[in-house]
Amino acid sequence: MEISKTFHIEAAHRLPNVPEGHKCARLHGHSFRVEVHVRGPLDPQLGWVMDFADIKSAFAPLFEQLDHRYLNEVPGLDNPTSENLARWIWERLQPRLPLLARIVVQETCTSTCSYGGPADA
Ligand SMILES: Nc1nc2c(c(=O)[nH]1)N=C([C@H](O)[C@H](O)COP(=O)(O)OP(=O)(O)OP(=O)(O)O)CN2
Ligand SMILES: [Zn+2]
Repeated sequence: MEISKTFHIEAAHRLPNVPEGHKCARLHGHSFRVEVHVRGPLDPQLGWVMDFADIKSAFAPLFEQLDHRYLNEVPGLDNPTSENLARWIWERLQPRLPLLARIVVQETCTSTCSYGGPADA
């Protein structure tokens, strides 16, 4: 069974490698929506895959590094596209959350990246 927890991150970025004149080369901000998906067996006694609060605790150090930040200054995020942000989150979260199944980064209402780990690269 799969569950997910959603986080809202306010952050600024610019994309340094886009072609000249691309609007995303300019500094701008987003209200990022990040979904952390966890997949595993249902515990018959507790009636859950894992406590939503434990997903929140695992994500908290990453939230602190991302929220209200200029993402380009975060180590490992010099080109903070949705794709790179999803992978950055996965690499740091998976060791603490072995049941991690997917990271979804929604940059705008209409633009989303969904990443299921290295096999999904
Ligand atoms: N594959 C990707 N393409 C783009 C990314 C990205 O991370 N991955 N990022 C951007 C920019 O950050 C931009 O801020 C968001 O792009 P876009 O969806 O084009 O934004 P709009 O709000 O202008 O979208 P509309 O739906 O056209 O209004 C660009 N591309
Ligand atoms: Zn952007």
